[in-house]
Amino acid sequence: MPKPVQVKRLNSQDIGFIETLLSSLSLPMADDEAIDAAVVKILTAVKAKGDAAVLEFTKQFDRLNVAKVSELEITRPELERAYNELSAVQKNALDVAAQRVRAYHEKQKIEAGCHSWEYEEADGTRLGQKVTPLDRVGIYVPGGKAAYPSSVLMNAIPAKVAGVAEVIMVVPTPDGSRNPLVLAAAYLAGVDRVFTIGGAQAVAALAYGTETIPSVDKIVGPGNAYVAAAKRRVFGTVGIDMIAGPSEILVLCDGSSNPDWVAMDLFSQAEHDEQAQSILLCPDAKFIEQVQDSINRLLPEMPRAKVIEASLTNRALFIQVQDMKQACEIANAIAAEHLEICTVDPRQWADQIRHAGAIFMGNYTSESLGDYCAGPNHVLPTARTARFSSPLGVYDFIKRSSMIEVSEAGAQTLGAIASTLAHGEGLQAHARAAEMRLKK
Ligand SMILES: NC(=O)c1ccc[n+]([C@@H]2O[C@H](COP(=O)([O-])OP(=O)(O)OC[C@H]3O[C@@H](n4cnc5c(N)ncnc54)[C@H](O)[C@@H]3O)[C@@H](O)[C@H]2O)c1
Ligand SMILES: N[C@H](CO)Cc1c[nH]c[nH+]1
Ligand SMILES: [Zn+2]
Repeated sequence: MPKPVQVKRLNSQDIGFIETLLSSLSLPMADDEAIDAAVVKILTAVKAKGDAAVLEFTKQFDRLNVAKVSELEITRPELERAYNELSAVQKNALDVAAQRVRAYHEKQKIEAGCHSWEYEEADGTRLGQKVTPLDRVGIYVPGGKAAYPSSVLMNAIPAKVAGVAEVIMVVPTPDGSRNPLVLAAAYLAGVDRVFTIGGAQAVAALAYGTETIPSVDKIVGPGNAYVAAAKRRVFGTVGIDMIAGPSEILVLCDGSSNPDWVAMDLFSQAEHDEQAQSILLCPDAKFIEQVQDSINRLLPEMPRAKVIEASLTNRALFIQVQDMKQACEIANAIAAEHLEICTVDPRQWADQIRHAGAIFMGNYTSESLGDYCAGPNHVLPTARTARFSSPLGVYDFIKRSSMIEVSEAGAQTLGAIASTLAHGEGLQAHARAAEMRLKK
């Protein structure tokens, strides 16, 4: 029986409220430093020793002891078998989720500027942008504390919609236990190769390559604090999508929702990780009290009560605000991964939100629908990075090249300008290259 949880309370009227809030949003510095130090050791070892280090860390952290990395690869026929062996209900759920995620990302490909374009000037000079998919990407699918077939779909489908030729998936399988839905999802999403490795060692293997695991051009996908720290460290050697760490939910309520629904939505992210963060912003003190009561009534029913209890005790916040307008301002400062607006007329408040990974509007839009099957991507920026980054999308799997074709007439006008500016910079070869093409 879990003990009652008392969620930490803040009031926007408290002296030093913003400072207290911001410090409650970040993980303790000491934790970050210890994790980063451990990750540096792992990255260095994998870079130097390749497969041997991957085997050693997989044994140490996932209790999976094999002689060769090739034994950690799951072949396409094995993935297909897992898909075929699913129950009809599971197969249908996975199929429908995959279709919806694909449809959303196909739409994104059209709407989000993921295509090449070109225009021609009056003198015949042509300028444009060529869009090319990445050749090979690595997708990290978390697997330490829970299995995430939905994350397989969310990572692999946009990559394939973008046209990535080769998708290499890594997923830890603690104690060697393989989740059939994860394998089936990899089959359905068209993943090319799967290795059962995780943590910083998987990120290192994808970034540097080993004897068995090919290096990739970019690594995407969420993970725990070790995975996030490793991605930050290998950025530059490979591209990364974002830092998507422990899950977060921010619920904005005007007091008109069902407190049990709100409590369960807070649990839904808390159950991911002891470091996940759930926050409620509400102007109604009575409603906050009701949610607190719902939490303690519902918690004992939850199979993952221990993780939820730790997450709520360590990281959850109930913030009483003056009014909904102030709630929106505070929500912008928090820049949460998931923002639920559980109010009457949620769109009036959504209009005031600038920073959030995903915005869920109305009492029927539980965040968990977005996690599985609404269609938009569930890999979202965490730890306030929604101030400057976006959900994982098709645009993460393409890159752009500028296209320039100057006509003979265009070379006369541009040549004169370039020559003047190049002389101004003291770069004579640049100037001469432009001048040589000028008609005498
Ligand atoms: N943002 C998103 O889209 C999204 C989606 C799903 C899950 N998540 C988050 O992903 C995370 C998944 O975490 P997880 O732990 O279940 O799986 P994970 O796969 O991210 O991490 C497991 C790995 O962590 C490494 N590890 C664990 N303890 C270690 C230690 N002491 N030293 C070095 N390495 C260690 C191990 O190598 C292990 O294989 C959760 O925080 C969850 O909230 C985020
Ligand atoms: N909420 C997670 C993203 O933070 C995604 C997920 C997958 N499965 C369940 N939830
Ligand atoms: Zn979730």
